Amino acid sequence: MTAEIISFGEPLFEFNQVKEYSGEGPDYLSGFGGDASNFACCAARQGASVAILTHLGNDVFGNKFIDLWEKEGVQTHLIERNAIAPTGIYFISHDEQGHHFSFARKGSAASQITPEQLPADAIRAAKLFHVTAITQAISTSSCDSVFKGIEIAKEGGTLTSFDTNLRLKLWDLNRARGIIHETARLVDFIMPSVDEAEVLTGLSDPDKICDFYLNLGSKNVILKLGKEGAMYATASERKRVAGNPVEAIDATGAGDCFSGSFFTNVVAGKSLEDSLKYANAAAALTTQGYGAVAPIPTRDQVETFMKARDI
Ligand SMILES: O=C(O)C(=O)C[C@H](O)[C@H](O)COP(=O)(O)O
Repeated sequence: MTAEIISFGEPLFEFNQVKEYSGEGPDYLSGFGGDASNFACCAARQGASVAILTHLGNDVFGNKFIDLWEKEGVQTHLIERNAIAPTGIYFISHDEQGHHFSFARKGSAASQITPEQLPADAIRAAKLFHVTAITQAISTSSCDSVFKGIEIAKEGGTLTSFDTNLRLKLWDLNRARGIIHETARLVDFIMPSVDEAEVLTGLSDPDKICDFYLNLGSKNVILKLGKEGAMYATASERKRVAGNPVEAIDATGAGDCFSGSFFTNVVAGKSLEDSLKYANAAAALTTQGYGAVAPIPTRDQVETFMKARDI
């Protein structure tokens, strides 16, 4: 089995608060999260050939993820089960400021992966190896595995993409900044949001942020500008693409939906600009329901939305 895209990281079984705590329940809706899994599910719904690379606990949540990925068409041959360590879980709460995450993932199966366990042949055979800063934050061996995976990918001519997903509940800012900057030197694509980039670089002007990462060594910078849309920058060109205003119900997973749909299109040979327009539309649509995975649109839904808005 071969996959064109490999998404490396930790799935998290999700409990999403859907009403105020009353003590009388039900307050939470169960679902699926974790950036690497969200990315893979999104890519599969857009038609990509994609595998998830992770370790799961030998528990009910791990089983549920296998069922999910099989249903979604995400390849599962790169998964290992850990007999002792559990699958991670997280809780989402909502308030006027947006959505907030509480994690229960310390010592999880995925956090115990080591560089020696990486499937080097599969990484070399893929077209794109996707990693995120959350995978670097969850443990030092997982962080080492991200760097090793990037090295293997580069040797094999596999493109590398890096979502800077900044979670300061998982690591402190100095360590995050050092490791994310170091990763930026190595990758073909870096994908921060403007808010994360501001915290990481101290810069707020989108063009200056793009210059910063290009100067570090990233070949392509894909900068998410929230409601303003997104932009891309390479050494020779840059362009902004407008956002698609919608009334959001839950923005959880919108960033992962953006990256999964963007890279599906890039791997299929679409231009950066067209890939960005598509990703913006998919990300807007995924905010229309609760949870990180359930509301991810299919390719047909994205294309219908784009046609209706003349995108
Ligand atoms: O992956 C993790 O560790 C998480 O934090 C869980 C979340 O499912 C996603 O990361 C959602 O991320 P956004 O797309 O930025 O809303």
